[in-house]
Amino acid sequence: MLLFPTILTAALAATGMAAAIPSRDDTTANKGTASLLQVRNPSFEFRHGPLALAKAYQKFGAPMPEDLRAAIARFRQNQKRTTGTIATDPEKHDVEYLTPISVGTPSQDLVVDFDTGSSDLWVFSTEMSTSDIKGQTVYDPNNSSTSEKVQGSTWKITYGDGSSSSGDVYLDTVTIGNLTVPSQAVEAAKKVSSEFTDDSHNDGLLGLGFSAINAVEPTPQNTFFDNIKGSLDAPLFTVDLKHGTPGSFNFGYIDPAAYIGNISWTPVDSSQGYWGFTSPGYAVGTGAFRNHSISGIADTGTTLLLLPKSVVSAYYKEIQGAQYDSDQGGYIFPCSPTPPDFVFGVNKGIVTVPGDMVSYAPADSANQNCFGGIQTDTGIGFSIFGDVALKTSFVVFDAGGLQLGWAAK
Ligand SMILES: CNCc1ccc(Oc2cccnc2)o1
Repeated sequence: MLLFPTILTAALAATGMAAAIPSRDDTTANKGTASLLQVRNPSFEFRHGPLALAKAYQKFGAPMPEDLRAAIARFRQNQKRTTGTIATDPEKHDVEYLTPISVGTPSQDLVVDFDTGSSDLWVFSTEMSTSDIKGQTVYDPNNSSTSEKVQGSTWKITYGDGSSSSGDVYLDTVTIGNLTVPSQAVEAAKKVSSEFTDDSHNDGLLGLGFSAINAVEPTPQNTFFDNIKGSLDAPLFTVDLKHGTPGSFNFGYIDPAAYIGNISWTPVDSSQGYWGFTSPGYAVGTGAFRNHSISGIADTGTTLLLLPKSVVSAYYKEIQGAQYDSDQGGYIFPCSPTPPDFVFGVNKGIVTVPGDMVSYAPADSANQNCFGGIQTDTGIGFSIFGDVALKTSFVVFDAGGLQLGWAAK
């Protein structure tokens, strides 16, 4: 009676139950019969209903009904998962990192600032006054057969450094590496502040913050990451910025070759639309760790590491000759000797900003004093773990687990 148990097994398997065919010696009924003991199969992973049904049809070579075949095709299509990677290049002094994107059909290639501290993809465009353009590549929606104006929509943004931009909105295809969002909101600039005009290699920003703070009115738009994340192997991206050399943004996977040791995970507070987290404290050089909650955001679009005044003054107190220079609006210190490392906690782990990365840039022509890469977060309302902090680490921005992972590299 091989067929009987097999069919029943297949049917039960489809429901997540497995039938145990008892061995000869534990049948309870009379000779020649068998009682099937049903046990739940602990290793049975839930399978999509149509898939399980299709399995039974396939098992017996029965032709699959059209509706079932179509359901399987749709399911498999959605199962398609992908990953992506793109190189990102530092500008002088690592002031920002520029990353190539392609917009429109035929593709228009621009380089933009991937900014985890904001959530708008905006680009220099043909809608700007030429006096606001100094060397940037501009997006021309009229030169893209796939652009569609989002009628009535506009945007305006002011960033933490006081720079600003505004304009209107198109939907168009956007490709980063091998990842394409066919209908991505591309915010075309009509006006930009002088900081952007003077930032001649930067053609715009690509926000990697949470879409809740997208600035498009009346209908906020999704970020590129929010649009692509459902197609990724995992809903995450990783940031691997480096000092003075190309790094990378990876989408959908964690590259084990990109970091050393363990990843320290910490929960993200996305309530303000940022990748917010709280560091448990800090240390200066080889000094003792000081418990001191520091709440801030991981922000690739901010150059420096901006921390509470008490922490910053405790750090610079350890550097002979360090002082706050009101002319420059920040702490400066003798470029030599190398200042002490700055260490901050991430959950039970630590991140070390090497002393030679704390010296951000010469503060005077004689290169005697250096402008600090660590400055205060006064007036912002939270700390900003910008490029000075991020470039020391391999950082995972995990939207699935709503957590940040920091690892040494
Ligand atoms: C350098 N100023 C122009 C500029 C480049 C990137 C941004 O945008 C910012 C600034 C501060 C924080 N996050 C994003 O402004």
